Amino acid sequence: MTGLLATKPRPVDVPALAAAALWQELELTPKPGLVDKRNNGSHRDMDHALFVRSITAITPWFSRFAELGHAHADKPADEQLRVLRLMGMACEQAMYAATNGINTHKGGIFALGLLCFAAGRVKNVSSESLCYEVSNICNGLVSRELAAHSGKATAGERQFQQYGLTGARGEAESGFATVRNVLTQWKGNSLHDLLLRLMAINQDSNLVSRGGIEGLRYVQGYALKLLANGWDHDELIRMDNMLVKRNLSPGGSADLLSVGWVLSEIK
Ligand SMILES: CC(C)(COP(=O)(O)OP(=O)(O)OC[C@H]1O[C@@H](n2cnc3c(N)ncnc32)[C@H](O[C@H]2O[C@H](COP(=O)(O)OP(=O)(O)OP(=O)(O)O)[C@@H](O)[C@H]2O)[C@@H]1O)[C@@H](O)C(=O)NCCC(=O)NCCS
Ligand SMILES: Nc1ncnc2[nH]cnc12
Repeated sequence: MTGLLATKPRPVDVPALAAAALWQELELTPKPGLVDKRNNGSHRDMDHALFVRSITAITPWFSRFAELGHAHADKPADEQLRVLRLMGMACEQAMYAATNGINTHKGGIFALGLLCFAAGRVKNVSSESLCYEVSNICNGLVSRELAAHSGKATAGERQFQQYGLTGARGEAESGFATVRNVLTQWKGNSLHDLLLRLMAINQDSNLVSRGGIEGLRYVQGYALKLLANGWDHDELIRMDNMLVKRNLSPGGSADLLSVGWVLSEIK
């Protein structure tokens, strides 16, 4: 016997993990303020069926992001966002076509698209190498797009001017620092626990655009209280009712839940 054949580790399929993460996020129930199997959260224009159509439309793009990243792997990271953005906006259009113009996953496409593109560029895929590559790709994004914003401002751009919040752009430019911070505490036991930990610290632009800075602080405080005192299914239902009453939806944290799960699966 010449000894065991050296088995090369199978390459990590980040596009498949990204799609699985979106399905897992949607199915997680209950999810305070968010669309799940139980209700539509704080959304009059979105339901579970719409999210199914959205994820189905987005999924084929994840491998395209990775292929694009691989095709440009020899070029400097901080010159790639303009290349990726064109495909990202095409993916957004596919989402809008599937959802009759409703924004279900704009932030999810941005974050997971960056991870898939980065996976095509790096030699060895790890959660560290992907996050580092994403921060290199997004280098200067906040100052370029938020500090010097021009034209019609999105929620994210308005909030930077008002509160200095950097939203999805800042999270990506930091290499998903909020997610990495939470993952150091997370025991990998429960997606509800991961979501609450994200809601407790994420500066979610959705909450601010819906409920002002008070809305953000309300949700952060509520999540912190559950984490400190313990929670169960009924507590999550109560939190869902309170957020729906206030029209609050932590959509950004829902996206970061998907990012966090992908990174935890890669290790
Ligand atoms: C860079 C973009 C994200 C620009 O978009 P924008 O200027 O809008 O940036 P933000 O406002 O910061 O965030 C956009 C979405 O990102 C999610 N998000 C929010 N806060 C955070 C955060 N702190 N960290 C990470 N992600 C965050 C959130 O997305 C989710 O919520 C949306 C659904 O909720 P809803 O309340 O319904 O949202 P609305 O429809 O806006 O409200 P209503 O009208 O219903 O009341 C959904 O998008 C979820 O994903 C924020 O909404 C980027 O979009 C961009 O420039 N894209 C172009 C393509 C591109 O660059 N692609 C590159 C990679 S492929
Ligand atoms: N399940 C969900 N409900 C509402 N907004 C979201 N954004 C991402 N996932 C979401």
